[in-house]
Amino acid sequence: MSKPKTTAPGVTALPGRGVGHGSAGMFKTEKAEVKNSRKTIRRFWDYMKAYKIRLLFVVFLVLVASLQQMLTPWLISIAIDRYILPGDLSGLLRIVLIMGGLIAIVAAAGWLQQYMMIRISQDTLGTLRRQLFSHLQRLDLKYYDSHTHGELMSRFTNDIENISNAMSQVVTQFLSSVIAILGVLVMMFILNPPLAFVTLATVPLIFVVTKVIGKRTRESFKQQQRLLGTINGHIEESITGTTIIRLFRREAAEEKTLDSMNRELKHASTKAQVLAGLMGPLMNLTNNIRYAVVAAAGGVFGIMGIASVGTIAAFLNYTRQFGRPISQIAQLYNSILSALAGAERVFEVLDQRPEIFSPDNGAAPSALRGEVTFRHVNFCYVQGKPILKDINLHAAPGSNIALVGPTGAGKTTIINLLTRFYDIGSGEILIDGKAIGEYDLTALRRNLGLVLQDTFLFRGTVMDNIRYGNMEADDDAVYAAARSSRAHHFIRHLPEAYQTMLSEEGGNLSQGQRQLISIARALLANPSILILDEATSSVDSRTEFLIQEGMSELMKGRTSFVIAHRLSTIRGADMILVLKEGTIVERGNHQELLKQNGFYAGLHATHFETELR
Ligand SMILES: Nc1ncnc2c1ncn2[C@@H]1O[C@H](COP(=O)(O)OP(=O)(O)OP(=O)(O)O)[C@@H](O)[C@H]1O
Repeated sequence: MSKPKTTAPGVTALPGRGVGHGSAGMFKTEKAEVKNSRKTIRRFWDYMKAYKIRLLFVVFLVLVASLQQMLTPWLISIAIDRYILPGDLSGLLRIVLIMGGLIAIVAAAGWLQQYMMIRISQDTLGTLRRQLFSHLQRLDLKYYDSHTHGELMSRFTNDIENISNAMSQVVTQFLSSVIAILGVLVMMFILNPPLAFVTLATVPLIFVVTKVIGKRTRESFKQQQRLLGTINGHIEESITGTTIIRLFRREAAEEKTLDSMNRELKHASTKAQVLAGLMGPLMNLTNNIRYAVVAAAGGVFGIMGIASVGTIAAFLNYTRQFGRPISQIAQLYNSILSALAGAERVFEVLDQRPEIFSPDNGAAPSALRGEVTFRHVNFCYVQGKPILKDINLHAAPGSNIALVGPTGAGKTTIINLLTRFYDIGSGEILIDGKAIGEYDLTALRRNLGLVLQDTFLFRGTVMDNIRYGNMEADDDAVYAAARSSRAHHFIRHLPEAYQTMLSEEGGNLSQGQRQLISIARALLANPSILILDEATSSVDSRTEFLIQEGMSELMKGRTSFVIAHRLSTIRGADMILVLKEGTIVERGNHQELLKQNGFYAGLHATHFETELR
């Protein structure tokens, strides 16, 4: 039951694993990765720009907080050379007080910068989440066909969370590290340029380590996020399809699938974490090497008289401090990488352009007459696999069209085109003489009512669910719609009548009851054109009778397309369109079609045999 998992577009293959990756290919991939990362960062900056002033203040606070790191070793060198060695106790006390004051200021600035950064990151992510949500609501159904719900959900959860974690720590820590490195360098050059050069000479070592480990880590993190999305998709599918899984006793098979996905994820995550974990110890190693080099050079310079004891002590301190922010940046690098991977996956969704949208100044009539024409309509879901072939039909306003045909014949697809859930490949669909593409999409859908056999109800009261058809309707209008649709009776007997809370997707109602509610909802919406999908599953005969009555009420005076399964509906239709493998093979009313003694007559004999008896 799992959908084929497609690789998310825009995700680059792992270097070396793609076809034909030579070293030149790898180099290109790496360059493209860096370019991509830069683009992602620039794009993310567009979101943060709105908080420029607050960010500037954070930078100022980080600067203040970095003061201690820059000034303390210098103050210590003054304390040693000017006060401790000459024995000036009051001078020493003064300098200790200054250092104490510095510590207090730094603590306050540190807290404030963190608080502000959390707020900025929450605001930014709120905007991003909002944008992602509204974009997903506009994306074509085609997009949903190739992505599982869980995979899409993981953009809201894992990916946004990764960005959030990074933003709340990375910005301040990265800034303070950069400032600390620059500050320490400036202080070193002021104090003793030759020793400063010695310290600087050890820096390339860090770059080599970061580059080698970082490249591999970035790939592993991306792979981890991708697998997380797939696993979420599988879990979501298993939760939604739990009844079917149990019925077909597929629990063990589903667990096996999860196990194999889990193994893959474990492998990718372990690789990512181990690589990320390597960074810390390797950084420590380079720091210790630098410390030893500076200590040795300092000793030699001391003997040569180029550096005082205080200066050497300050340098050893600075060297330690120099290493800390560099290690910190290396550690942050991992958070930055997973945040970048997350942001890329979010942007990838945002970059999907809907192909179906409202035209500028589209027609927006408040009501339609309901004349529907299909002219030579062709359509395919997947390129090269035609589903509908040369469909022609005409429905006069107020007429009742029944669509019949074997499963997979294309009945639902006709409905999908009329609602513009998908756009036609060629031909035209006209409503009241105008191509559907010329209508404002909202206006078009406002005039279309849909009652499907798999009714979707939202979490909320029965009242809310019916009102979903027309948010402006008052309570009396809701009651009236429920009465006409024959739903009123059963609703009255619910524990809290119209105020009864429906659990997710109306799980606490029977299928028949859910359908009655959706008929009431469609009635309240008062559409000109109706699309009904009769339930194939049997409901009890009383509910079925009510549904029939409700639907008849709903169809009065409206053009209706019914995917019909019941003989009574088919008999009552003005025109029956018989579909077979994407083409209309016969058309006419029930009697005419029976007389033709063709496909319909055969279908009728086998399909409605039991009903006819
Ligand atoms: N989203 C989709 N992507 C790709 N192919 C699809 C999609 N939806 C339907 N199809 C294919 O289009 C064909 C027509 O499907 P459609 O749902 O229109 O049939 P139907 O007549 O409504 O069948 P049923 O009576 O079983 O609901 C089928 O072969 C189906 O596999």
